[in-house]
Amino acid sequence: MGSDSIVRDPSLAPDGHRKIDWAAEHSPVLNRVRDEYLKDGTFEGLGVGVALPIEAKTAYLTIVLAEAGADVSVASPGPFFVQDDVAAALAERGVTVYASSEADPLEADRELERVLDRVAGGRDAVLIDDRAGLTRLAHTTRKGLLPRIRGSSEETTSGVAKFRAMEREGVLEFPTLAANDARCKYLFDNRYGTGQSAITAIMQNTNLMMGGKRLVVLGYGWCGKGIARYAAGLGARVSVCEVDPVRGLEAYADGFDVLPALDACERGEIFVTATGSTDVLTREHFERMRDGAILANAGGVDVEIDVDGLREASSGSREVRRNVEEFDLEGRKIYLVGRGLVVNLTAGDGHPVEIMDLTFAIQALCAHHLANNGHALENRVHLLPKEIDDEVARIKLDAVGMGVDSLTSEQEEFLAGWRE
Ligand SMILES: NC(=O)c1ccc[n+]([C@@H]2O[C@H](COP(=O)([O-])OP(=O)(O)OC[C@H]3O[C@@H](n4cnc5c(N)ncnc54)[C@H](O)[C@@H]3O)[C@@H](O)[C@H]2O)c1
Ligand SMILES: N[C@@H](CCSC[C@H]1O[C@@H](n2cnc3c(=O)[nH]cnc32)[C@H](O)[C@@H]1O)C(=O)O
Repeated sequence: MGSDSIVRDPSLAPDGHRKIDWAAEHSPVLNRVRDEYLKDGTFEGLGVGVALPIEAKTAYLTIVLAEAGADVSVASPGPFFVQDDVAAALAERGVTVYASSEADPLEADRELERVLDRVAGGRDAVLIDDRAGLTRLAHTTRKGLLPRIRGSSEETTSGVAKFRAMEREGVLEFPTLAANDARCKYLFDNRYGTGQSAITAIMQNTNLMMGGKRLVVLGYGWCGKGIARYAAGLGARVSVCEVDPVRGLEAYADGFDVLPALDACERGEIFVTATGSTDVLTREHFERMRDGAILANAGGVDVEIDVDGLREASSGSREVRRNVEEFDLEGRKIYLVGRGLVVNLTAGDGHPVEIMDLTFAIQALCAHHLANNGHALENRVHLLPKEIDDEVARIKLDAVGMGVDSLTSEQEEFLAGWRE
């Protein structure tokens, strides 16, 4: 057992090992990155603190970092993102885990603090963060650990927004890499990953058909584009709601209806939020929805759907299927999938392995970059250098038997010049 791990039930480990082995086998990019870049001694004796959903792909990332010499400790941003069998298996593989699906959601910060204490108490550390949870605590309740932290790398769009807010306020005390903003992350994870896994979670948990359904996507960023595309591919009739007119126009050009959310409420049968913002679907929206409307959130914050408002507006609620709650609104039923938290993780198995293989190759290289260069970077939000992003894409293309050309020196000169 990873020393001082806290998991719900260690006897669940065998199932967790099988899931992790499957993820490892289908992660060619992370495996190449491990063999070619991570074993250069950078991680020897370094602490790596990780806040991510505890499932098999996350587990494999942490195992790879531990095998490269790091002392890795991991916790989940909340109990709804914990697979207990994976947590149990991980604890047997040399990673310290603080995670239980039965933990009190209000105590999630305590587990993140344990991670910080373990990795940065007495040695240098880097952080792999989710919605800036570890970083927020390092700047508040664990300030004493700040000098030990070489930097953090952020997984998701909403987290990067928090880091930029800290940078604007001038309070960031170590450098950050916006892993989410690497092209090998958001172009695949946010778009295809969320597209596939959010739609799959809705279909599996409701056991209803996608073909013919009127599905409304709120937010047409990278996640929204993926959701719209996968739903349309399955035959849904997709409408899009946006606040950015250019994104709205993009959705129109992609073949979707674009309309204000209140209007969309009257026609939609399934609603999926993916904005990263608050109060996107509220009581005034629920009041206009048809009987049987299905709601799910695929954004990285838990306030896109006003679940408290839905509860207050309804005369009662009950779980009608696993992960599906039915609300009674004066005879009309509204169904919420996955509690209004990020549906592909709370009511599904997260993104496909091949997607997280790319994302976690980026994260591993972000941690490696921070470990080597964190001291020299300003306390700002940085991008992973483009060459590293390109290298990850090259490795993936190679793994699927494909490849790209290189510019000739004449082409480079032509593109860089202005004289005819
Ligand atoms: N489910 C997942 O696994 C997953 C994966 C990646 C990112 N995310 C999260 O999903 C959210 C979106 O990420 P993204 O990368 O697509 O971000 P993005 O910035 O590319 O897109 C967000 C879009 O939402 C629009 N928007 C904002 N407020 C709106 C409102 N009230 N109504 C309609 N549209 C609105 C914005 O104009 C923007 O186009 C973030 O919270 C991110 O952290 C989730
Ligand atoms: N945990 C956050 C929400 C995360 S947003 C979603 C992020 O989860 C990541 N993600 C999606 N699927 C998986 C998975 O299967 N494993 C680990 N991370 C995932 C993805 O990269 C994305 O940026 C919360 O507190 O609400």
